[in-house]
Amino acid sequence: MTQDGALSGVSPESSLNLHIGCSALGARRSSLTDVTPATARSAGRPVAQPVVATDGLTKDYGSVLALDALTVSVGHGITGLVGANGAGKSTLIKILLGLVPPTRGGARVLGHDIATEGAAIRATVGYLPEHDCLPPDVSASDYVVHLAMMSGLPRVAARERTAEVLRHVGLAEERYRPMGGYSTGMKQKAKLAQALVHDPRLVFLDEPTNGLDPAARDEMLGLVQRIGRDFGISVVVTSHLLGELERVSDHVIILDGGRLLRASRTDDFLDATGHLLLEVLGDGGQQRMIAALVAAGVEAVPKGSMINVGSGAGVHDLIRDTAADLGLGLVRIQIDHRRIEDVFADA
Ligand SMILES: Nc1ncnc2c1ncn2[C@@H]1O[C@H](COP(=O)(O)OP(=O)(O)OP(=O)(O)O)[C@@H](O)[C@H]1O
Repeated sequence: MTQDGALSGVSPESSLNLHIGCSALGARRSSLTDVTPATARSAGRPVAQPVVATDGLTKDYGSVLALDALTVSVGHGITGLVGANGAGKSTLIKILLGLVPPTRGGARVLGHDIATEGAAIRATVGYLPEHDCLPPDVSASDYVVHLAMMSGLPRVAARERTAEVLRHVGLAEERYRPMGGYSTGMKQKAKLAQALVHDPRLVFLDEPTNGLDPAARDEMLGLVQRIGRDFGISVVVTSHLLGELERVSDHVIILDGGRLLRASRTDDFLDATGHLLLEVLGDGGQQRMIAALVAAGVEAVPKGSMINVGSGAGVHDLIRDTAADLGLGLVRIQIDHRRIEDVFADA
């Protein structure tokens, strides 16, 4: 890094491209028009303005229809944007950042129109792109300082803020090493740090768990949760794994072939199915228990090593008595919840 904050070996032009690819461009938040969410009054209760609202958003790349008349609203908190590969998630994010124009329709992000206010959006929104975009011979520290300065922070503040975000994402120790030697998990953390360095109000995280092993994936999901819950930054996070985001997101939007399949609170996806799950201990316990319950007129089928039992009046007593009659140990009875995968499969 040179004295003026430019990365050595990175030309101003490539540096600009790098920033467009890996972060949000533009002035510092403090220099922006105030876009503090207005609280509209509706039926006497304050209603927060959505952080993102799209209206008939359509994008075709020639013969490929990536987004098909998408109308959806995203509130504050953590929103999981899920869908199979090619569902249109990345296209949607790039359009919302004002980097790719839609073919038809429009959208507002934090109150800004994507058609005319792309720079203002990128100044107040952080972006973790899906693909690797990190210069291999630059350290995470120099890289994030550079992008912080491009966002308008003075050098000293940029350094302080960089040290802070790199510590938050767990890259404090490795921050002076060239990123080319980083593991996939470390690279994702560096991309996350640059998305946060300019103190955004909203971040788009495009597949932040891509390529991570289970431990690194859990760590990244924990970071996503902290960003949303502890730092109060609204998060839109994508995944092609439908179940992955259910434990961290407040809302889930499911895209399928560029169309909106469903959008609702995560809890609503996971509503109780009205069934119970039980686990019994004993020789041939699962089959014997199922046979006895079915003989008593209760719906009972295996579910993995557990038994899925239709709920109803007196069923708890019946389960207890049946287990006792058969000499089986009753390990647990719990309410069976749907998973996002189940909802998707039913759609
Ligand atoms: N620049 C482009 N030119 C042509 N087709 C494109 C372009 N970008 C995306 N597509 C196509 O648009 C569709 C949606 O792609 P998009 O990358 O938005 O999906 P996605 O849900 O993010 O999936 P993935 O996680 O695999 O990137 C796909 O069929 C993709 O091949």
